Amino acid sequence: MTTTVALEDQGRSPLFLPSSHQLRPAAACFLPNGAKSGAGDPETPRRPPRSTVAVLGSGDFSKCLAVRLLRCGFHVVVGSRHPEAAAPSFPHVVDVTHHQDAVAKAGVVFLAIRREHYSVLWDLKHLLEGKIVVDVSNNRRLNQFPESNAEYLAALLPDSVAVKGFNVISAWAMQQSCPKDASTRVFICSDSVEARHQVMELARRLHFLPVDMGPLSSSRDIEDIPLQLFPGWKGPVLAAVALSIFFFAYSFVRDVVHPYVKHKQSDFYKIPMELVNRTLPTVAITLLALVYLAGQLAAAHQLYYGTKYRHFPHWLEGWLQSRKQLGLLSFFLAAVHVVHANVENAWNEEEVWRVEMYVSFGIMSLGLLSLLAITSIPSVHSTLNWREFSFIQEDAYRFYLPPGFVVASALPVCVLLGKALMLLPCVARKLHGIRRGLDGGRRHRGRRLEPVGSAAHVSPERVTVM
Ligand SMILES: NC(=O)C1=CN([C@@H]2O[C@H](COP(=O)(O)OP(=O)(O)OC[C@H]3O[C@@H](n4cnc5c(N)ncnc54)[C@H](OP(=O)(O)O)[C@@H]3O)[C@@H](O)[C@H]2O)C=CC1
Ligand SMILES: [Fe+3]
Repeated sequence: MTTTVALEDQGRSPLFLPSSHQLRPAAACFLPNGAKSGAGDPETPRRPPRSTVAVLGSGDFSKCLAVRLLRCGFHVVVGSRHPEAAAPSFPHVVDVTHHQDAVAKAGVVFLAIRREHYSVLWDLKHLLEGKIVVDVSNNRRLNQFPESNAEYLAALLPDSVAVKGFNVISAWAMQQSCPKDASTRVFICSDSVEARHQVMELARRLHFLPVDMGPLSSSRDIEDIPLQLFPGWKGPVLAAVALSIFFFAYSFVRDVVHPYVKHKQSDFYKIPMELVNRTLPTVAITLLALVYLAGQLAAAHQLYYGTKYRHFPHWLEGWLQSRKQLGLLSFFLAAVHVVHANVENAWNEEEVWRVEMYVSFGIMSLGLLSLLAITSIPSVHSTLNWREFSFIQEDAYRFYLPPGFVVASALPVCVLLGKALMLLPCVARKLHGIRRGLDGGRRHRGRRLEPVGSAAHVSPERVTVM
């Protein structure tokens, strides 16, 4: 027995779908708007038939989906409880009618109603037999129901073919004619391979990027996607916060608490600018180091076990996968540091050279970091081949970082050496004084030896009143 499905415009080229869910290949159902079907057949009309898609519900999602379907060459029929009231919200070419009528006219039915209202489908059960029913619903929170909405739908309509998909697309993104990157991916799953492929083909025609997620049991994961808040960012953000707290506390103790305790010097005014500005680049460079450290650990792991086919430990796998987020956080903190550094007056008469060199290297580092950040944007990434991407992400830092590191570490070493050289005469004088004191002590045994610099050693004429 076969069920006649009106997946065509007003009775043209009917599509027969067997009720045993043996669905036709996608190409047969969704002809591109300009494609010719049955070329050479004199009976075939010049203009190819438009596929009819039904959307149940007349809410936001339904309106946006209907507009999108129309733009992409589909004929849309909307099923509503109150078609007269709903019709003005849709373009006039959209057929707004009752549920039964809408379902009867199409082979693919989108359910743009909430799960709580799926009970209306009971009356449509016989009409939906053998048809593809696309569940686009989302929940308000994780694990709201024991089974996924799509699995609930499949149990409700055992004679229809339930497909999960499009739930990750917001109504707003749906009505955009040219959605960008992240908002173009739709995850699709169904127990029927043919139905899955049909809906994937439909998604392609709507200018989305379908991702095949396999059987309907994946629907729970798909329904969880819109409820997750930056799942890949949790670890990197925690790392950044922990590092910030650590470096801030260190600077606070060193530059504020210590001078206060030791000299009763109140440097609390340094907290908002100086301490923050000292913390930001330290955290940024540490995060960047963490990005590359993960790769080095992975290489060490492979060398140790002599194979690249052994799984990395769980923690390293997670670390490797959060490198992009760590890098972007590093870039963000470095950029904030630059703004902060501009506000702060960095001019220091005595250390002009050192400061100028630091600023110069800082600018170059930020430039390189910007390059890394920009190339990690998916749209930019996709324009590069693997060689180009790895050149910018890995090789560039190999060329830049070693000399940069040498100069950056050489500078403080030079400064320290310079200070040490300046201190040398002072130290020599002190040593000389100690030796004289010791000698004097030896010569005048019996008299108490006073430490160098004590009142006994300072001649009265050298004492000045400050
Ligand atoms: N809005 C969004 O951005 C997105 C929504 N979704 C999903 O799409 C579905 C629809 O969302 P949205 O359009 O925002 O929801 P709305 O609440 O705006 O609309 C739902 C529609 O369901 C119908 N309805 C309401 N109550 C009942 C009832 N008791 N029985 C039968 N039908 C009823 C109404 O249509 P009528 O009165 O014509 O019958 C109503 O317009 C939901 O499952 C949602 O999770 C998924 C991704 C994004
Ligand atoms: Fe700096």
